[in-house]
Amino acid sequence: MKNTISPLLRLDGVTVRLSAMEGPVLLLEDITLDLHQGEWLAIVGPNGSGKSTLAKVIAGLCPPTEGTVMTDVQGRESAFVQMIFQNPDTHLFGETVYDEVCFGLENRGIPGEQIRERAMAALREVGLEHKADAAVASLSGGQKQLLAAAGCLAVRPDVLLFDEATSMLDPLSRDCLLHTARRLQQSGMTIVWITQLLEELAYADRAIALENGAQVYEGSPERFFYEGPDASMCERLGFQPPFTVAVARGLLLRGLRLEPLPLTPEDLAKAVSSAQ
Ligand SMILES: Nc1ncnc2c1ncn2[C@@H]1O[C@H](COP(=O)(O)OP(=O)(O)OP(=O)(O)O)[C@@H](O)[C@H]1O
Repeated sequence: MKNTISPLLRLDGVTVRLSAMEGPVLLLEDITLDLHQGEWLAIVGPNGSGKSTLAKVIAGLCPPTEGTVMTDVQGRESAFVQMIFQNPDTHLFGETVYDEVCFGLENRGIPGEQIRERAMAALREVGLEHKADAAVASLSGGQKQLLAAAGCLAVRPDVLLFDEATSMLDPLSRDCLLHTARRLQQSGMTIVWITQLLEELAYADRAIALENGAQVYEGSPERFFYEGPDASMCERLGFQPPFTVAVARGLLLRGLRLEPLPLTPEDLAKAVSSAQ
């Protein structure tokens, strides 16, 4: 997404080093990155490439060893980022669905008279209003992730950051979480989406890729999958392209013109039906 206004968050030359038993470890190296209000930024990379560390830097949970993190949110020193993690069971504490959302609101000192309205509005946003009185333990994995998102939303963050939040979900629950995040983005929320499931890049305005702590790609998802004479960035990182992309690349090699370059089966069907 082309954006000329100043970014919500700017990382400039961010490096993170740790001293471990076996000596110093470089977790991130010289990352420069803007995050704009209302965009969907995807972060991809192999295991151990630094995605979660970058998430923590964005969320203000890991101060850089070198470089700076700046925000443009008026009157505040840092952007307010809420994170949804891989395993919902590690970060849900409430007895009921409603309690869970109230928990975060109470923790942030929201006045009692606003809590019910804000909690119910957040549950409505993720489609869990009808489950307000259900026990958290009775929810499916996908519903738990939606609940985690509601808890984050209720406290009105600047950014919602999903750190491999779909990796333990079945395809239906995954779609549901992705569609919810898309709806939130369409209403102005800024989304950071970390994933190893590359089909999910279809939702992103922009993607960055990490390898060994360094940023090796920044650009559109289409370019990530399709650019490069022999191998795309996706393949250079050792990932299998999504099935749709693999089929489309095969068709392109056979001389079919596909426009726009497809990221989803629906896009592929449309591109093929109008191809010459
Ligand atoms: N506390 C720590 N001490 C030592 N090394 C660490 C520590 N935390 C992370 N690392 C190392 O830093 C690197 C980046 O870790 P990080 O969790 O950010 O990667 P990731 O891309 O999120 O990985 P994954 O996809 O497996 O979740 C890894 O090699 C990891 O082993």
